Amino acid sequence: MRKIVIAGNWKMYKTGAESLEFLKGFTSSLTETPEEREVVLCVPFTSLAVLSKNLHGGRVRLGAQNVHWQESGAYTGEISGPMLAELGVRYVVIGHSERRQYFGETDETVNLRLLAAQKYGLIPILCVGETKQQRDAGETETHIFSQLAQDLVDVDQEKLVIAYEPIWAIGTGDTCETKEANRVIGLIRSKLSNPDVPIQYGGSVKPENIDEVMAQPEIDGVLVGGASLESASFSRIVNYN
Ligand SMILES: O=C(CO)COP(=O)(O)O
Repeated sequence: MRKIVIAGNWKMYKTGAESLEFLKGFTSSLTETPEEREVVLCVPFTSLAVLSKNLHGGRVRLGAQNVHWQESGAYTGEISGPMLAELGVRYVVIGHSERRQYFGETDETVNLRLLAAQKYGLIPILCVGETKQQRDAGETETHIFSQLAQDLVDVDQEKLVIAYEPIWAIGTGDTCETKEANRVIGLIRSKLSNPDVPIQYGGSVKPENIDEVMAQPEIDGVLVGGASLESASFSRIVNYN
């Protein structure tokens, strides 16, 4: 049985105080959430520190949005696996398209970060996906297969989540057709040595489309940006039908 992982990616939103405010509203809604659904909040580093002290062993798992491959060192602005593990962080988003686009993340550094995450007991959420230009040129599959081949070298597929995030569907309101997302995710699965790796869909997921997304047989969860910032909308998403 593949695990269901519903994760919010807060990106660079919310101060510590705002994160606590969110948590107040959100935790009460989790009482209805089926046990087998893993609920993760991937938040800014400062909010990790605040939330880790306030979860009190509840349902919410913490996730970071980046991790460096060294244990420590002169890497200004980076964060290491042991620093995250100390806060009880369980997941880490790696290779998000915004990191690849704005911060020079390459498949080589994505691979190093995946290996480091696993070394320190964190479960990586590896993001892959194509641009609009690649999709229009019929290069969706070759691009994603190339990302997977490079990113997953020596990675343990027993401790991994993958998120398929078509870049053109991120923050645009332009959701990928659910059947098409299901098809691409099936193709991703065909390239894995472990068919039980949970594969999420990400890109303009919201309360209005979550039921349809999760009804697709290949889709094992979602990685949610904008709609995870409000406790009411993220609650509706984790409690999908
Ligand atoms: O990038 C995303 C999650 O990582 C998706 O963002 P949106 O849900 O805001 O489109």
